[in-house]
Order: sequence, then C-alpha cells, then structure tokens
Amino acid sequence: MFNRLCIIGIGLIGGSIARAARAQGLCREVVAYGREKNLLNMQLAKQLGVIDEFYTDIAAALENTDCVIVATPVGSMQVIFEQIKPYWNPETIYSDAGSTKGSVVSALEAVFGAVPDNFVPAHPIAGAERSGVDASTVDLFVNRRLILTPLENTDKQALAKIHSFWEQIGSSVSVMSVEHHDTVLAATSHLPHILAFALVGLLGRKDEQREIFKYAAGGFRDFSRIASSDPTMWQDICLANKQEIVPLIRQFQAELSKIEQLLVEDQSAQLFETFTYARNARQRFLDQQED
Ligand SMILES: NC(=O)c1ccc[n+]([C@@H]2O[C@H](COP(=O)([O-])OP(=O)(O)OC[C@H]3O[C@@H](n4cnc5c(N)ncnc54)[C@H](O)[C@@H]3O)[C@@H](O)[C@H]2O)c1
Ligand SMILES: O=C(O)C(=O)C[C@]1(C(=O)O)C=C[C@@H](O)C=C1
Repeated sequence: MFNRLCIIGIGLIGGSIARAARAQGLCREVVAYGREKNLLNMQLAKQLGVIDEFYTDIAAALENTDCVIVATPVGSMQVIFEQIKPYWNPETIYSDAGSTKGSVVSALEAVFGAVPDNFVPAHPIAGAERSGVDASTVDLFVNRRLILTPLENTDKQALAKIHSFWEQIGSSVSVMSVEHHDTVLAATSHLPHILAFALVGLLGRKDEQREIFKYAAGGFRDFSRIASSDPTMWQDICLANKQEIVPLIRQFQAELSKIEQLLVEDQSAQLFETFTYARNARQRFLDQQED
C-alpha cells in the first residue's frame, strides 16, 4: 500500500501502528522521527524491529515518504506541523492518531491557513495506560474502533487509502464530524480519565497519612487503572477539549450531589433505582461491545 511510512512519535500508538503495518505488509519500510531526548526509545524501536530507521532530522525522515502519521501528544502537533511544512508533499498522505480532533484541525489551520486536503484526521479508539515503544503491540487495534473525521475538502483517494489501511490493520472504521468526535470522546474517554486521576489523587493523599492502599483490592484496581496513564498526554487532551469536558464535569458533580442527598435522607429505594439504572446502562455498553 505504501512504500515508505514515516511515524512521528514512535511510542505506544506509533509503535503499534508500525508493528501492525509491517505485519500486514502495508508498507515496504517504516521510519520514525523523534527528538534527541527520545533517542533511547527510538534505538529500542529499531532493536525490536518495529522500525527500519530513525531520524532526529525531520527533512531526512520525510524524504521519499508516501505516508506520514503523527502520533505525538496533541499539544505538540502544531510545532510538528510547523516542522513538516517546508517539506509538505502534495503526493504524500498525512494522518494522525490524536485523541482530540478539533485541536488537530485548529493546529493545521494555524500553520497552513486551511487543513491541507491530503491530511486525513484519525483516532484509534484503543490504547493502554502504558507509554513508549516497549508497550506497543502488533494487535492493539484488532477488533477496535477507529474514527476518521474528514473535512469537506479532504481528498477522497487519501481518505479511502487511510480507511483501507486501518481496516487491514483489523480496526472497525467509522466516519464522523470533528465536533461529534470531540463530544462523544469527552464523555466516554476524557471524563473517565479525569475522574480516575481525581479519585486516585484524593486517596493518594489519604494513603500518605493512613496507608489505605494496602487494603485496596479489585474494585479500586479496576477503577484506577487509567490513572496510571501518561500525565503529558492527558494534560494535552484535557486542555484541547475543555469546552466539551467542563460541562460534563458539572453534570457529574450534580449526579454526585444527588447521590449524596439520597444518602443523607436514607432514600434507599431511589438509591437502588440509581444503581440499577447505571448497571443496566453498563450492560447495554457490554452488549454493544459484543456486536
Ligand atoms: N495511549 C492511548 O491509549 C492512546 C489511544 C489513542 C490515541 N492516543 C493518542 O496517540 C498519541 C500518542 O500517544 P501514545 O500513548 O503513543 O504516547 P507515547 O508517550 O507512548 O508516545 C508519544 C511519542 O511522541 C514523542 N514526542 C512527544 N513530543 C514530541 C515532539 N514535539 N516531537 C517529536 N516527538 C515527540 C515522544 O517522545 C513519544 O515517543 C497522542 O496524541 C494520544 O492522544 C493515545
Ligand atoms: O485503555 C486505555 O487505557 C485507554 O485509556 C484507551 C483510550 C480510552 O479512553 O479508551 C484512551 C485514549 C484514547 O484516545 C483512546 C482510548
């Protein structure tokens, strides 16, 4: 499909894309671009056979590439687009893996004036709380969703090629607007991460005084897993999508206040109803996962 694929940011997601593209024979060569301070991670990527070569010079990395995928934290993308701009090739297909799409579109507009038609915004809805190329796997995206958010001017051939690339990797591809993507992901990904960080932060401070983690088990482990996620990545996501996240935090605060009131008033029937509704809603989610 591609001759030379360049991944900018060869971490968990970039590394998993590289591994999957190689395994499926979707490119002849995979190269990575990164900064000097990420040299060890890129050396490891080469040692592990995830990439053929890496560069700290953007011009060398982009030479002869027919596909470039940016897989760095969303807050770094504007700087990266600035770096790519002098070497922008109308024949090359560009895409990304960022968790927010409005911010990626705004970064492109800031650098290019308008989103170039050979850029296809993408987001794999699969990941982990771990970072770096050593956490990458060949099957991270298999049977997982991948969202494309093309714009009106997005080149149809570029879109079809990225669509097919992800399908061949094993993802189930959906297409939606940038706005819809950011609204939905704020609720199902961004808010849950904030809640996990907030709860673990609160309990961490208690633990320092009273060793409560010693007695925590499955429930806490399940709820808190995502609080192990990379703080830079999540700082960037939360700031990039705050207009969607802040109203949800307010709704969540109201939900907690309702439960607080039910407890204060010993409203056992309503408490049961509240928990039952949530339990059924989660079952709906699990059933959809199986479809
Ligand atoms: N982790 C997940 O669960 C997940 C899932 C879907 C999408 N994403 C998105 O994918 C992207 C990458 O996330 P990840 O989990 O692979 O992170 P990661 O930390 O594992 O990898 C990011 C890589 O980008 C490099 N990088 C950072 N800033 C850079 C810069 N200015 N120039 C060049 N390289 C730079 C880092 O050195 C690192 O190698 C993010 O945009 C994230 O929002 C993450
Ligand atoms: O499984 C995890 O650890 C994840 O956080 C993955 C997850 C998510 O929230 O579901 C995180 C960020 C992404 O942009 C997509 C997927």
